[in-house]
Amino acid sequence: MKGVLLVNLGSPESPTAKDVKPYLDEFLMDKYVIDVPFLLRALLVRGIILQTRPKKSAAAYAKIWWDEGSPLVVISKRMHAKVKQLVNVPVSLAMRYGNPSLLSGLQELHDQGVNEVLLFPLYPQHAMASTTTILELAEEHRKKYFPEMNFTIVPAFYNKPDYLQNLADSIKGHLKGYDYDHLLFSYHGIPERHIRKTDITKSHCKIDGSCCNTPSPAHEFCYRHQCYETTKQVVKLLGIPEGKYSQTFQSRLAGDKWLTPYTDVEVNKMPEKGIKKLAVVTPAFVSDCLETLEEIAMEANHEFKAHGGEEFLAIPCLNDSDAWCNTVSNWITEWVAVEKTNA
Ligand SMILES: C=CC1=C(C)c2cc3[nH]c(cc4nc(cc5[nH]c(cc1n2)c(C)c5CCC(=O)O)C(CCC(=O)O)=C4C)c(C)c3C=C
Ligand SMILES: [Fe+2]
Ligand SMILES: [Fe+2]
Repeated sequence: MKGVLLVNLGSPESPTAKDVKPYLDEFLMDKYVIDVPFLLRALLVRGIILQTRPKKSAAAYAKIWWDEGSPLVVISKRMHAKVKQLVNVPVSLAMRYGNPSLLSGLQELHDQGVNEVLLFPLYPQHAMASTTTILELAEEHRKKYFPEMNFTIVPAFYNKPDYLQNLADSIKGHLKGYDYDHLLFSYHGIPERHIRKTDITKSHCKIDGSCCNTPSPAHEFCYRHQCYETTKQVVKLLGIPEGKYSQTFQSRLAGDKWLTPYTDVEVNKMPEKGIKKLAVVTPAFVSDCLETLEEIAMEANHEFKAHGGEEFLAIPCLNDSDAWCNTVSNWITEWVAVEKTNA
């Protein structure tokens, strides 16, 4: 029997340092997120980062927290509830970190007799820190607890026409009546090293001006290429002229060189370039979360205005919009049909 596991990133249990600390420990001790040898990672994370960050992060989470809980988890649950109504196979929801856990999601499907699982990471672009870690942990659980299960993976959907159309339609709707000077596409950043590690050709990704535009098998797993492609296709659908949009990367941690240009640096420079009315969209996330609601809608908004900007619009993620839930349900239904044909 077939079933689906939708997987998102996850959040702490509450916006307190006490709950943020174990969440960040699980997140940052993941070898696909901070990809250095265990002892160095433990020293970095437990010896340095966790000494101060939980308090700072908890304060940021407190600013965006809803009565029902973390926006990311609440939105994922709403989306899950809608998708469940639209398809005729069991659908469970899990988080890579925190709850509901990946193990509980697989267990829920197993308890309903599911042995053919469509694993659906809710990330448009592939990255080892987001997608690979889900697939590896799911496989670990499968081997240990559910050896009779088979997985089919939903690949990164950064260039799928219906996803792009949903994104373009959503942006268009939010921009209606907002006579913006510039539209910024801000993606979650990753260390440049992650791009080199996921280059299956081991030679293509130079992280320069041209590699991401030159066709290569590396692009199947190149986060940077996939971000550029999402931007390019959405801009095409919306007919936005060159110069009226740009792309940046946000949310870096100190230490490594992360993908550039950095969102905060670029946003702060915009007012002096004549950009007074800014709109920002965050297509690395399908659900609003700390990174969109606090870092962009609050922090970037504040900094933009402090540097002379006048109006700032943070465009919401696709969240549990009917259009996006329909797209997800259609992909699931297509998979169920293909499986039936092959059976
Ligand atoms: C080395 C550190 C990090 C990498 C690499 C990274 C990649 C990455 N993250 C997301 C999605 C999300 N990240 C979120 C929060 C968040 N990310 C990091 C660090 C890395 N992310 C930290 C430390 C945090 C926690 C908050 C903080 O202390 O600043 C979130 C929000 C979660 C929420 O509860 O709202 C998301 C979503 C992707 C897609 C990605 C790789 C592309
Ligand atoms: Fe992150
Ligand atoms: Fe590239």
